[in-house]
Amino acid sequence: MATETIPVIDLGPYLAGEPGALDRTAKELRFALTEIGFYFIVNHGVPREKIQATFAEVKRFHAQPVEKKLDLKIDLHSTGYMPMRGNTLRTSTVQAGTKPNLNEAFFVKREMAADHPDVLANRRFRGRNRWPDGLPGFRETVVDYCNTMEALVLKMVRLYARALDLPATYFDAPFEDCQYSLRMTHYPHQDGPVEDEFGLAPHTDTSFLTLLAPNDVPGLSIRTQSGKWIDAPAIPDAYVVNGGQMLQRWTNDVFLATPHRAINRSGGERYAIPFFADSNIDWPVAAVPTTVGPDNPPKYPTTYYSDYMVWYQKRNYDVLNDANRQAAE
Ligand SMILES: O=C(O)CCC(=O)C(=O)O
Ligand SMILES: [Fe+2]
Repeated sequence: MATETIPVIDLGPYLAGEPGALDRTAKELRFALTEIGFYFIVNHGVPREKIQATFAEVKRFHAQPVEKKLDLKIDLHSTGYMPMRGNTLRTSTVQAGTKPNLNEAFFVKREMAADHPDVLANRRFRGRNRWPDGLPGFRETVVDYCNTMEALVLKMVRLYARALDLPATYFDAPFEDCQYSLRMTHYPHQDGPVEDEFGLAPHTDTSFLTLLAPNDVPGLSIRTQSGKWIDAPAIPDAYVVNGGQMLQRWTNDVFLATPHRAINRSGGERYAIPFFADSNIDWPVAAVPTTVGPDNPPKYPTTYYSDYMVWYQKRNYDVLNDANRQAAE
């Protein structure tokens, strides 16, 4: 039977370049991603102050009046502000017909120069971030956090390569100018018995990997392979990491995309800052060679990030659908 415990992986030795650590750590990673689809990382090298500073800015952002936040309403690039109850997870294979999610979130992607060809072409998911005015320091802190996360992802993909019995540098090229999104979420406290109203309804992520910063306020639960929901324990300074639908496509379902959900019953506010990382927007995502064979044909057609996200968002983002409708009118 698969494990019911989220493993803790110590990245210290690998990040320090200790001999043998890459393969040793990759083995632990393979266990985590085949057995439960979630793991913690400790000694990841991200300074606690950077995480705290980012949480503080997210809190400051959401403390603004809603009209101010709506000035930055989420656009077709999926950057900007998504108001409370702005989405329902209709693609969820986990739970059907849930109420809209009780959270509000602000999304940014990689900072793009005004004269970047993708920006000039108004290429979807390659737009410029919109930033709040009147919050000095917000942008610098958030951009710095994204840069730190990206650097960590680039180190971690070598572990993914080895965990799949591939050369360590296998994912280096696909993750050049990788596509990412930082979601800065506010969950108000929820009282009472919750039937089908969640802070964030059961879902799997779309990402290759998601890095969820250590959170002082609990609220995340995951569904193990046995179908049981377990609360993610709070481990000081540990990131929670999981795989999503793109990881399943890359690995022909060898690695899991585990359902999870969030409910804030803490009595106070809860914030979360998941960083969703994917390969380069142009990379054809197909099962890596070690996950296919004569008895193991690819389960998915080659997938492109943009096509996939367009489909996904049409299904899930009510606000965006309003924007779509308006654009179409
Ligand atoms: O709030 C959390 O802890 C989890 C957030 C999450 O799963 C998501 O944003 O996809
Ligand atoms: Fe998630």
